[in-house]
Amino acid sequence: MNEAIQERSGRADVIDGEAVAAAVRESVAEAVSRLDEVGVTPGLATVLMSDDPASETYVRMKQRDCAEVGIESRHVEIDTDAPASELFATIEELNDDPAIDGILVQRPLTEGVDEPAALRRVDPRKDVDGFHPENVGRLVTGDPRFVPCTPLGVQRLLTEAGVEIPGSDVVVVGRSELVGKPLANLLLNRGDDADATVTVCHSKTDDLAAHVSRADVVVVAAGVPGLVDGEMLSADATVIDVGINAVGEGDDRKLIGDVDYESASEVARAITPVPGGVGPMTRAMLLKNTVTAAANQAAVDIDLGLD
Ligand SMILES: Nc1nc2c(c(=O)[nH]1)N[C@@H](CN(C=O)c1ccc(C(=O)N[C@@H](CCC(=O)O)C(=O)O)cc1)CN2
Repeated sequence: MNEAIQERSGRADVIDGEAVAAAVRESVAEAVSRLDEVGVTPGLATVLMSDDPASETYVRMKQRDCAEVGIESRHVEIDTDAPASELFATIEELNDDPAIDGILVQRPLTEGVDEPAALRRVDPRKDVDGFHPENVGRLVTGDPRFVPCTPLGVQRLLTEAGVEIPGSDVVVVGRSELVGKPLANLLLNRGDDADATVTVCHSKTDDLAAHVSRADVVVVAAGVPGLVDGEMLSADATVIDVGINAVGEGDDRKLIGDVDYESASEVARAITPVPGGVGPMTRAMLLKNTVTAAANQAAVDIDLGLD
């Protein structure tokens, strides 16, 4: 059995994001060793200007991942009361710092800070999140440099789950800059793990079920718990749930996705769980982008084995 697939849930195979992410981290660690042999140590800076507990958790997890694979990480925290100019100055310092290959500004930023303005200040060669307009443009025009980490993770999960992406009918539910739009472009582009026919649906789409029921692949990234359920899916569908919604309080608090897992797993061919699906892949792809950034900046011409 493919190691990306856990036990079945209902009818569906469960796509194990933790297992695939662990395999990505292993190949990143090997790439870091190869860079070490030529005197290059990749460095990632995380910048947090928010007191959102989930964002604090994600940044901590990213630092832990870096330590595991041998990437140097530096964390900069900016007071939520500070002026935006302090954030912008920090980004510019990191742009100029030769020890830093990748810069990640954790989203969302605290209310009132102009997020697009902050993301535009990141040097596009250090933009391991792929959010700078230059990198967005490169993805859209079929010449990607850094692709946002969640779409990259979704693409890898589909491949590991045995989905033949070329020729697939993919429905993406959600049109965010973070996931929906870059994922649609990534799968639409020409290439081995692309060449899909992509429909992007959103909150104003008429008859969402009609679109979803025709899809071979359904990716839900809408931030609406349970938006897609089993009744909407075809029996051959592969379902990727990008949603991470915290529900309940205290001991009852848990994370659920945008897909109604119970009913969807009775119908679909394969499905990702929440937690343990796309989230770990987002972090793993950040490591991969950071190592690529380090190799690019050091102009190292060796095979990193990262495809
Ligand atoms: N600058 C960025 N900001 C944000 C991004 C991003 O890619 N770049 N994505 C999301 C949040 N995110 C990364 O930062 C992220 C979300 C979830 C996980 C994750 O590992 N989730 C686990 C559960 C973790 C938990 O217990 O809370 C899982 O799903 O299994 C990692 C990263 C928004 N902001």
